[in-house]
Amino acid sequence: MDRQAERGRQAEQTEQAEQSGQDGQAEQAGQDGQVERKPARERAERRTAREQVEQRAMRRAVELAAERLGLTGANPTVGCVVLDDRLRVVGEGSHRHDGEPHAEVVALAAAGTRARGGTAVVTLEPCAHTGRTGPCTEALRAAGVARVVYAVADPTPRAGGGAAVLAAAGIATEGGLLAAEATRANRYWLTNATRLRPWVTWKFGATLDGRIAAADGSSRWITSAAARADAHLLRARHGAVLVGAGTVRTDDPHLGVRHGVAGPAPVRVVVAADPSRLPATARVFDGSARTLLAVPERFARAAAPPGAELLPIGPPDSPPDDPPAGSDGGQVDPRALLSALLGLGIRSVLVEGGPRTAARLLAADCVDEAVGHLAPALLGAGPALLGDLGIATIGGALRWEFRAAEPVGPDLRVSVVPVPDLPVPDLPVPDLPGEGAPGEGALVGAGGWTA
Ligand SMILES: NC(=O)C1=CN([C@@H]2O[C@H](COP(=O)(O)OP(=O)(O)OC[C@H]3O[C@@H](n4cnc5c(N)ncnc54)[C@H](OP(=O)(O)O)[C@@H]3O)[C@@H](O)[C@H]2O)C=CC1
Ligand SMILES: Nc1c(N[C@@H]2O[C@H](COP(=O)(O)O)[C@@H](O)[C@H]2O)[nH]c(=O)[nH]c1=O
Repeated sequence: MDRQAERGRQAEQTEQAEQSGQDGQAEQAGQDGQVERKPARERAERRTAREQVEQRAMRRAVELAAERLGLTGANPTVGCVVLDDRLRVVGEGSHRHDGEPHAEVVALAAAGTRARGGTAVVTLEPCAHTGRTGPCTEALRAAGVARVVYAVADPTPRAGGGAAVLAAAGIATEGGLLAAEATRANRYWLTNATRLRPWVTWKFGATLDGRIAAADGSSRWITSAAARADAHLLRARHGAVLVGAGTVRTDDPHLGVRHGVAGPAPVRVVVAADPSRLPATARVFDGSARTLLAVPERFARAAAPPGAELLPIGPPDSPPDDPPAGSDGGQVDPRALLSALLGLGIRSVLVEGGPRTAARLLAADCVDEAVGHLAPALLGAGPALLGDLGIATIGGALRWEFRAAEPVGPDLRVSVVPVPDLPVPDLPVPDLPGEGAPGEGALVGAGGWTA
């Protein structure tokens, strides 16, 4: 579906709905000979002013959601701003963690009675189900909200369909405002729901000539303290930090959150083709955080080093005790690994190398974003930041898109995403305005998802 055309259609329908309400009044008054129809220009100006306020409110709601990325447990990151009937901001809030009130409920509580007749602007279609908390559609109705503007349709069968429920309750409902921004703010949960795996960020620190260590293996430090603090912030916002056995052997990393960054310690995941080649004294096995040692299925009965749990990974969709011959080949299948991690409640993974581990994940199309800290340093020799992807000719290059590039201390932080990026959930298909009932102009969302 053409998103822009669809949005135009929704705006047109909203206008029709407004017109039918206002003009109805004007015509009634006109019969008494007192009021004339409002000029079209005035209506258009009011609509534009309202759109601008709603867009500003949605930007704020996206900001509120993004602040909680990686911190909401099993739940999505959602932000909400409530406007009163004169479009003034009277409440805002975000969802903090699963089990706690949803963003709409937080923002409505802040707004109190000022929400009556107002607009709720929210980054995700309000839920219509009772989980650990009640349905947001009911909270919005009870607060007397007249209009709901949301960014992204909820793709989950359990909680989706809220827009239709709101519309049935006579609340004008519109979806799709700043959908790309809201999708990004909620990227972990949307990836979990639609790709059935954790969101994966690959992070590296490299010299300008793309080396991640010197020829003698030394690599502390390529990047500045500012860039390393940024890397620790990334760690604190991911459920797990993943490295290959080679990095454990060469660098003996700790993989905890330090550098003055506050936040939960991520699970440490080490991928190894043969666990016996890892030193039991490695710092990742120090017990300071949960450590999973992901190994091929045939090592399922091997002894894990103290401080680590073995995570045997079979080939995808095959019984663990009966892998098809040759399919595990001493390798850990990246998709099966990610699916196992999601099964353990890990919703996002920060891959911190090294080059061979990153290459395997990339080759399996399992990386959603790369964040590189590039130091203005040159080595001329030493391992390259990425291992072999099996690409022999320039036409085969993986061509991604820069999302951002900004200085971090003396270094440059680049963020790159595959093309296409995580798709924005499709705009809901609105019902045509009905007849007679209040709220008949409501735009109803069924909530779809395009790949
Ligand atoms: N500057 C930076 O940002 C970083 C730099 N580095 C540097 O990288 C270098 C290490 O590179 P490299 O050895 O490639 O490191 P890796 O961490 O990629 O280790 C590769 C090893 O990990 C295991 N492994 C990875 N994926 C799989 C899989 N899917 N299935 C089975 N086993 C898997 C294998 O272990 P096995 O050995 O058991 O076969 C493989 O040999 C070091 O010099 C280090 O300093 C590393 C990380 C970040
Ligand atoms: N050398 C290098 C990085 N190396 C990465 O950091 C890991 C060390 O983590 P820790 O032991 O917790 O400090 C190391 O194994 C590798 O994954 N990172 C960077 O941001 N910049 C750098 O210059």
